[in-house]
Amino acid sequence: MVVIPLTLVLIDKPNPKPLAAAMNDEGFPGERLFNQGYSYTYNDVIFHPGYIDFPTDGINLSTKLSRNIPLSIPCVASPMDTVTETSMAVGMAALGGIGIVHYNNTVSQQASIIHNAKSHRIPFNADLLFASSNDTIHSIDEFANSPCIFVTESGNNDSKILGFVTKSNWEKWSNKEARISDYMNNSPITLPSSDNFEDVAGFIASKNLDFVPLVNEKDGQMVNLVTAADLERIKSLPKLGLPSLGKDGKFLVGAAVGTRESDKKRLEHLVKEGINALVIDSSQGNSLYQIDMIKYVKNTYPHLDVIGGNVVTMYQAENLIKQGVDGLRVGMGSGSICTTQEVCAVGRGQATAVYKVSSIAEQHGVPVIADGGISNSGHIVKALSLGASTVMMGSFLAGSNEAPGTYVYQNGVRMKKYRGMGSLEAMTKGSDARYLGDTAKLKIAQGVVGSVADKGSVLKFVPYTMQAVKQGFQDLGASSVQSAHHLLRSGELRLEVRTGAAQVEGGVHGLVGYEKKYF
Ligand SMILES: NC(=O)C1=CN([C@@H]2O[C@H](COP(=O)(O)OP(=O)(O)OC[C@H]3O[C@@H](n4cnc5c(N)ncnc54)[C@H](O)[C@@H]3O)[C@@H](O)[C@H]2O)C=CC1
Ligand SMILES: O=c1[nH]c(=O)c2[nH+]cn([C@@H]3O[C@H](COP(=O)(O)O)[C@@H](O)[C@H]3O)c2[nH]1
Ligand SMILES: [K+]
Repeated sequence: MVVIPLTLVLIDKPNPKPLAAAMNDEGFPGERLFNQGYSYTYNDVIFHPGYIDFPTDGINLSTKLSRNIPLSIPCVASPMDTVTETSMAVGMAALGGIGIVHYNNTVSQQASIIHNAKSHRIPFNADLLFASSNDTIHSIDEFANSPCIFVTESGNNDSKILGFVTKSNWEKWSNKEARISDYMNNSPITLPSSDNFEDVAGFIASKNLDFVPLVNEKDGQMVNLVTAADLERIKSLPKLGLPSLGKDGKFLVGAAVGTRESDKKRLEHLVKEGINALVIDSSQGNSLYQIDMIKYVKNTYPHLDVIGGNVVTMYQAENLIKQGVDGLRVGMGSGSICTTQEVCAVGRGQATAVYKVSSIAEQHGVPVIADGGISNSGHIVKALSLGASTVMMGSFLAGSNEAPGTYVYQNGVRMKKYRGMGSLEAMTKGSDARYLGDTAKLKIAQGVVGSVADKGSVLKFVPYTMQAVKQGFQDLGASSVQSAHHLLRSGELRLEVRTGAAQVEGGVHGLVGYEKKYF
């Protein structure tokens, strides 16, 4: 009989994995998670927390829009006609981000938006009212929200200020049929529009003024208005960080154009206005048309940073990188108003798209803009930690005071219109510019028209959002955007996919009712 020693039997049993190895195996590194054939959205994935050895104040969110455009916050306003015109471009640049002015307008309209934004040096853009001295003011309503109406030769802001009428001037004047020239005040004291906010505020306070118009020194045109009430309002907002300024000391402003022949002429005007970055706007950037346009821009304006897109795969990205793009815009069908995936069956989950494109872009030093699908600060943390350098936002910004359009009430809720640039409504408006008036072609919408709730000023909610992003970064153990990218590429950042139930658990649940307030 053979006797098997007990020790041998024990040795034959599988060894339990050492605890340290099991810990290193928790979750997946990005490389493994995103190579399984699934298209993941931001909501599908969740990060494991890392190690905190710095305070949130020690986190730096400064980044790059494109090779040569540094920003102090990773936020970009989308080139959409319900998102980015003068006020948004000014607000975003004042915050340290950037706005990309849309091109669903005439060349002169787009150029004038850029001209106005570039003439500002303070963080907001007041609504200015103009009249000529022969006009009559019939009702107090004509003042709208402005403290005064400015009087110019032409009645518009294309000529010099002759005087102004305040609400109280008008109220005191008994003959409401009188011409403005009968009771207007002489030209007000003005300041150059290149003055920064502190200088203007100091001037208003020292002279005890109600308001000061800011005038472009070059052409004498009125650009903005700062009132004593604005000074109080600004004091209640979070302190602004470093603004985005070009070498000329003006706000950084970007612009979008398409890939038609006419866009080359458009671009000439935009370059004259001093745009700092160009976005070549298309849902599918890997095209002959875009490649031709990139070549043209690189040859004609070698100092202008060109952002190509949109792309969602490494293959698409590589084609544009080869042409020398300075930035890549990533996202197809992920936007809140997008129907591209439904209509065309093409696109990619945004988390996968950002991860994949940034893994090739990073090797060439090309920053990635994660475009679309941002609806909370967690999505921003995810986009940046998956390799993006900035996020581009539409719906997140469209309900702000700075977005174009007026607020309306729907079922008691204050809202603003927000629409896709591929919606029928937007295409019809831009048909002359984008579709060359070709009414014979069958137009298929790839976007919808909707509305978003009032969010107040970007000057308030964007800084709060950045604070939330910093808290996310602290949890991950990332002290900067670069350090988040390092955690991702080294495999230290661990991710998992959330099941449907885990996503429900991760949100508010099981309550009869609640109010969601972030700050
Ligand atoms: N990110 C996304 O998922 C999406 C974004 N959008 C937005 O909607 C707007 C319109 O997007 P698209 O329809 O992709 O605009 P687009 O201008 O790139 O394309 C429209 C059509 O014109 C064609 N085209 C472009 N240049 C041409 C040229 N030089 N010669 C002949 N044909 C040419 C294109 O191949 C396409 O069939 C953009 O603002 C875009 O950002 C639309 C759909 C999806
Ligand atoms: O499929 C689409 N049809 C459209 O009509 C459309 N318009 C804009 N976009 C894209 O959506 C991004 C904004 O998305 P969010 O509202 O989610 O921020 C934008 O930045 C664009 O990339 C469109 N996509
Ligand atoms: K969508």
